[in-house]
Amino acid sequence: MAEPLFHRLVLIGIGHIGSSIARALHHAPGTVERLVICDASPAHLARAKELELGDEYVADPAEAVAGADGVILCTPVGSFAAIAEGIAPHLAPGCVLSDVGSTKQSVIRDVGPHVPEGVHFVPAHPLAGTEFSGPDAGLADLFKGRWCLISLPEGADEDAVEKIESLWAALGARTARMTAAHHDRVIAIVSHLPHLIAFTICGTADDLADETREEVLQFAASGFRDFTRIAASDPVMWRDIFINNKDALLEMFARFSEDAQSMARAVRWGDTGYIEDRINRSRKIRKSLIDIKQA
Ligand SMILES: NC(=O)C1=CN([C@@H]2O[C@H](COP(=O)(O)OP(=O)(O)OC[C@H]3O[C@@H](n4cnc5c(N)ncnc54)[C@H](O)[C@@H]3O)[C@@H](O)[C@H]2O)C=CC1
Ligand SMILES: O=C(O)C(=O)Cc1ccc(O)cc1
Repeated sequence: MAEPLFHRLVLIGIGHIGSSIARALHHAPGTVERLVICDASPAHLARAKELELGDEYVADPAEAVAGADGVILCTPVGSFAAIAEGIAPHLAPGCVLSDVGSTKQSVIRDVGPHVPEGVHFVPAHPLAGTEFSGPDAGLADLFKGRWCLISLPEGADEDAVEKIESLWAALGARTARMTAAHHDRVIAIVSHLPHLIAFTICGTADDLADETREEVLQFAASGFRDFTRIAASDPVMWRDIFINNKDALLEMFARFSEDAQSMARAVRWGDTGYIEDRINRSRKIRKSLIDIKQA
């Protein structure tokens, strides 16, 4: 039997993404010898145990990481600095420390300074998920055919990077390497801005006069309904993402606002050519996503 990629892999945070990794690992036997689950919420830890997601359940992160050769942070990005500081003295030399956070410059900024000599830091971000959270929301096939982006800090250890790439391949994902700055700009437009717009449009609808609001709910079987799915996402997770990708998100928002103003102007002046052209471009993007099976 081939050597496992990790002898003792610790998932800190057993919510939607952590529990999806655990479930996917059950379908990739031999990848990890011993899966250790750690979570600050006693209820989530107990639920993970009930679901038999791992081999060990440990509340204290320092205790969980002792003797581990792999640790993945699967908590909201705003919690990373404190977790990294707490576990740093307990990480064994040679351990690979990774994460699944949706922002990458902030993760390198917050975790990087705590990484001890001899521990290899490999930040990663799987581009897969849903609006659900918690250990019950995990899906074994969540990462199948999806991308996982790897954003390397300076001086990253090539063997450690390849280990994380192999782990994601075992979970069914394709990997690509990208600088953290580029990652944050790309993800700001494809993920963070759409969520900002969804949260905003739901708020705007909710602010309408009472009788209109009722009609919004009653007749939502149109475009609005699609926005409400991503708008149902976890507030702490998204608060942390917005704050930790502030610059790229605000840049993309400024561009979006300008374009939305142009569209509104075209509507005001009856510029049908502009309106049709914008919609045709959008349809092409949708078709391309379907063609490359990322819709
Ligand atoms: N939800 C999604 O679709 C995706 C999320 N991500 C990233 O994955 C990470 C986790 O997101 P989800 O799994 O969706 O969140 P979640 O809310 O489902 O799970 C987070 C888990 O972390 C635990 N936790 C929170 N603070 C903690 C701490 N200080 N110490 C230990 N445990 C703690 C919570 O109790 C919870 O079980 C985030 O950084 C997010 O940006 C990445 C890709 C997709
Ligand atoms: O539910 C959806 O459509 C998502 O967009 C899930 C998601 C959320 C955060 C990420 O960093 C990546 C994917």
